[in-house]
Amino acid sequence: MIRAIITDIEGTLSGVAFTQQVLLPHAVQHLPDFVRTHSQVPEIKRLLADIRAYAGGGLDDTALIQRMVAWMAADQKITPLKALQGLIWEEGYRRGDFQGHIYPDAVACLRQWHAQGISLHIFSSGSVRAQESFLAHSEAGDLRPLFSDNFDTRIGGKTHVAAYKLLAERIGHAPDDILFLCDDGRELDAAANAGLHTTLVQRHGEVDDTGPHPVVTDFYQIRLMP
Ligand SMILES: CSCCC(=O)C(=O)COP(=O)(O)O
Ligand SMILES: [Mg+2]
Repeated sequence: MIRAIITDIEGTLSGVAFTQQVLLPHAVQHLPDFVRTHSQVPEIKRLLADIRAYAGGGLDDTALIQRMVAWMAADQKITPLKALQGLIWEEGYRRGDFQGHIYPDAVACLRQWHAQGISLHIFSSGSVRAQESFLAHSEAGDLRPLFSDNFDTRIGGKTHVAAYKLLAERIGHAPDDILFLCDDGRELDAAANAGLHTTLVQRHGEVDDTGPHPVVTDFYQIRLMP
């Protein structure tokens, strides 16, 4: 029986276009100013040091910013870079520059599952801070009360089986009681190999249901009984 649901954000709860056309361009535009004005804030100083080390060291601020812009343009999921993006987006959400895009079918089902007593969790490459501001400023209002826990790639890579085993431990349910919803087959494979139930959320394109995961095109089609 499914007692907990873990969901991805981009491509699952929210359109890929929102990340590609709103969030990433916003981060690219505001990154240079953000780094200049916050580089002595301890949290940001640490993140910049981690990103510089990831780049192999030896980059001054200007070169590092250029490298980060290139990584963002390629939507690279580098943990400290995602954390930095999350902080830039937080300011954008607060200013009202944009709201988090979320599919209405996802909102309706999340509300229903929450009312049924199923615990809801997020596992996304977006940092926990980015997830929280996305939920707080979503087009459907503040959705944070629906979720018990949020996790990002500090717990492990999304294609790594160990990350899902740890997630199950952290949320306190057996893997067999958990359903993972995601738009990425490799991430679902890792979750299935950890013993979780899985469903591929394929919002666009031809539905390919020849793979190992049940496929849906919206949340209304999700079946909780295997
Ligand atoms: C609210 S997180 C913004 C989207 C993002 O930056 C991201 O990396 C989402 O990746 P996901 O793992 O949710 O597909
Ligand atoms: Mg995704």
